[in-house]
Amino acid sequence: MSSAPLQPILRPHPPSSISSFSSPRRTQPSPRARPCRLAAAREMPWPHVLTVAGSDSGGGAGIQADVKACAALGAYCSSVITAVTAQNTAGVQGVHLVPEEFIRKQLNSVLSDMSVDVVKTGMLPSVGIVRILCESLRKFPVKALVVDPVMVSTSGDSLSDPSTLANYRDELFAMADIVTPNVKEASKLLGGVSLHTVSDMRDAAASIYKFGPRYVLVKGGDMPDSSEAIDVFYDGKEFIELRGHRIKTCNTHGTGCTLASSIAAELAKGSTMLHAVRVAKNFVESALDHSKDLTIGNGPQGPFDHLFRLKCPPYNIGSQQRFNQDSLFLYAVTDSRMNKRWGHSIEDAVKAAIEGGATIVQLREKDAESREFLEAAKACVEICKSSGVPLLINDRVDIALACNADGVHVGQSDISARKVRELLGPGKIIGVSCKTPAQAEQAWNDGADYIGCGGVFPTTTKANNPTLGFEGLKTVCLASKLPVVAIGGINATNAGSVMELGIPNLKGVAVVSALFDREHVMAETRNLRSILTNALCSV
Ligand SMILES: Nc1ncnc2c1ncn2[C@@H]1O[C@H](COP(=O)(O)OP(=O)(O)OP(=O)(O)O)[C@@H](O)[C@H]1O
Ligand SMILES: Cc1ncc(CO)c(N)n1
Ligand SMILES: [Mg+2]
Repeated sequence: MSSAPLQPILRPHPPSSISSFSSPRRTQPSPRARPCRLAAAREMPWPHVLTVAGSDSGGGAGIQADVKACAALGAYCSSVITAVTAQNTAGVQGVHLVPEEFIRKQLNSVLSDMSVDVVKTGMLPSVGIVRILCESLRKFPVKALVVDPVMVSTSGDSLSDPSTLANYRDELFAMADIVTPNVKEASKLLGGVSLHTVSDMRDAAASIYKFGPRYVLVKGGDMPDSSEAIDVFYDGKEFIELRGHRIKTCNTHGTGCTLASSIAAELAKGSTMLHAVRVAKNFVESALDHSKDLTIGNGPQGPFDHLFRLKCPPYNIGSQQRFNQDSLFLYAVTDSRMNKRWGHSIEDAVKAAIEGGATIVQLREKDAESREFLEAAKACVEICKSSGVPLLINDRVDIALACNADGVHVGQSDISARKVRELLGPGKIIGVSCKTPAQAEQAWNDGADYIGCGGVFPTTTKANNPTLGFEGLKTVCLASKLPVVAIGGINATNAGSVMELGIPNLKGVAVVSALFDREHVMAETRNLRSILTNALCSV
């Protein structure tokens, strides 16, 4: 997979274009030195997206959608307005272009002063505007450029001069990290080919890729009615069909602008492209789902609520930090019965596991009372936070939300990972137990961060748990696009042999009884950690 989650974007940019993600925050010194009042302050990064787009007086699309989407996902959004539209839920009644020299001025104001991470473009209604933007981007490089080639509104109104087509393709696309046409725009860009099927969308993505962007996303929101909304992602090698539920609603005005600015926000936070696109698509789907019964305006296509999460506790504002796969290395899973047997509180057990070198902790408290569990979970959150070790909760999304844990781990019969993602937002870690390649694929599609695969060996912790053995583990790992942690009957005797399998995406082992069904949790953890480290060194 060329764009596994959490890796920096790898394909080098052509020399003339913008800098790559792997480069430092700014590739050129800021043209203006920072005033000294900030010199002593600790830099607090705030992911920054600049949208270069048109205003929608109805507030559902364009600049207004971009600002709301970025705000919802935790990015700062500055804006350069290219045109002012008189628009509502019935259509576009008028377009007033901002003079080109004034667009240059706005670009210069923002880019010369602020550290913009990602530029997202929407309505670029004239050849001159595209040209000015390209010049500005060459002068002020940013980490990524997201181009939403807005040409026609869903109401059918033209939003760009047809003469911009060639210059979009020849100049802007070559600088773009991703281009996100809908099916009508893809058709226009390719001289009017018709797109009726997902296979046509794939062909279109491959043809648009040849214009020079690193990635192409052909959006299928306007494809004929089906139960799914399918977008096609292409990285030059592989096509990925991103399938979501099609929400039955008329409130889809601005989905395209929202998707592109959400991608930009996630990229600004440091995501890989594929991950950013998946988060963005999930975000649009969730926003549409929460807004399906809203009514604003009398026309056929209404706006939706980007800030729906403000209405759902706990005011989740998107990912602040990305999941580090290496944290799966020594994954400690607590068990209340074992703790009781040895007279350990959950807090003491977690503390000892962390001191012994556990790299992530999951609280799996199957028979605890909710209130008591929440109190213990809160204490564990503090313990884990102070050691920089993520804390996940098994199954209980309510407890995870209430204690602000780092994430949740679910099994196949628990609430789905997709629903958990919707509830927790994009910034939390989600793991899913998987025994088959199909389950691993589903976890990926649902937006999980990792999978747990097992039982590798026979285990007494979990009843009726079939054993996969090394062969089963390898099959699932090979099929999984997500990092994997092996689980089930792993202990100091066999953990080394699991790591020695040398499977690239097998990142570690998860252990229950070998750590917690013991008197000395810290010593057991320390021993297991050194076994794992030695095994890793020998691969
Ligand atoms: N009814 C829906 N349910 C779920 N997802 C949808 C729906 N409609 C569109 N989407 C998703 O929204 C995103 C934007 O796609 P779409 O094809 O609507 O873009 P667009 O036509 O450029 O949007 P705009 O209406 O802003 O012009 C895509 O990820 C698409 O799959
Ligand atoms: C200003 C503006 N930009 C983009 C779109 C596409 O949705 C729109 N309708 N209006
Ligand atoms: Mg649409």
